[in-house]
Amino acid sequence: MSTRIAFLKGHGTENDFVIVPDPENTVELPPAAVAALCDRRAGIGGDGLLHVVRSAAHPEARAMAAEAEWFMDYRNADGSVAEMCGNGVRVFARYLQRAGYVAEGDLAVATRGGVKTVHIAKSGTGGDSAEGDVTVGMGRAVLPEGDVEVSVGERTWPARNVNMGNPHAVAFVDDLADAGHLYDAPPFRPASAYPDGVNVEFVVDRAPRHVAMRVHERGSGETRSCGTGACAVAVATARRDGADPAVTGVPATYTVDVPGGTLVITEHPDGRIEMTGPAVIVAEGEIDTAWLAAVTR
Ligand SMILES: N[C@@H](CCC[C@H](N)C(=O)O)C(=O)O
Repeated sequence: MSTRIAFLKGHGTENDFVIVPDPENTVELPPAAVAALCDRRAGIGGDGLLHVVRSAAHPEARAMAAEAEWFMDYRNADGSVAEMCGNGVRVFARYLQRAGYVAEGDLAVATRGGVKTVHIAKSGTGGDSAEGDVTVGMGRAVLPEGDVEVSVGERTWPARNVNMGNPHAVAFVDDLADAGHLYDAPPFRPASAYPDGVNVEFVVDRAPRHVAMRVHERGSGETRSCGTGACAVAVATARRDGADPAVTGVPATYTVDVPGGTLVITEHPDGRIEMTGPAVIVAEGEIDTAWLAAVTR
């Protein structure tokens, strides 16, 4: 007999996600099921999947339950897990708001990258797909020492290694088109810099404190936005510009254009990084479990 699992679809600057609400963690989502759901032709389609679970009900989040009621069990489109997703956590918060679990204002969300603070701005229009921005406290960036290079085809660029809970390589290029089609994950060197793979950002300047980027995401391919990637880009650009808030004592705010929109990133003198951008729910429906069982068999 076929039963149904509720899902929603949402995006943040066109980084799009299948959302599976499962407060008590009863839905089995092996990697093949996630990949089938994220498939853009044979499934629902998404850059990743947001499994919405109460922290107390998930073994990876139980220790965070006192701080954050909800756990973002984030999966990439290929079914792999990731520590953190900056666009995803905004969309996750928007779902909680729409479902009536939280109101506008502040909440905490548990992720594999630790507890993140989220602020849902008052919506301009209200309603189910609540417009308005969501701000996330993304934690602090770690910048491992050592030279890194990334390549696309015959071209190679030096890159900055930035860890936002998940790994990033940020390369400044002359033109975003230089990165070509980005069908495949850009090779990087040395292998030891990213033992678990990497998200690669290509960046150009637009104006002072205003950049544009493209990204190839680990586990998802080229996407139209990456929130952790935009933070990594803002930090790498600030260091390149000699604007380290820890040194200057002044917050550094960067506008980061991505193919799917714009994110605003502020790094504070104590290292805290805040990211603000939209989060939209666009649809909801039901997954046929007979189909899911068949495609994951
Ligand atoms: N799109 C996300 C990042 C998702 C995880 C990433 N692909 C990884 O494997 O680290 C974002 O908005 O941050």
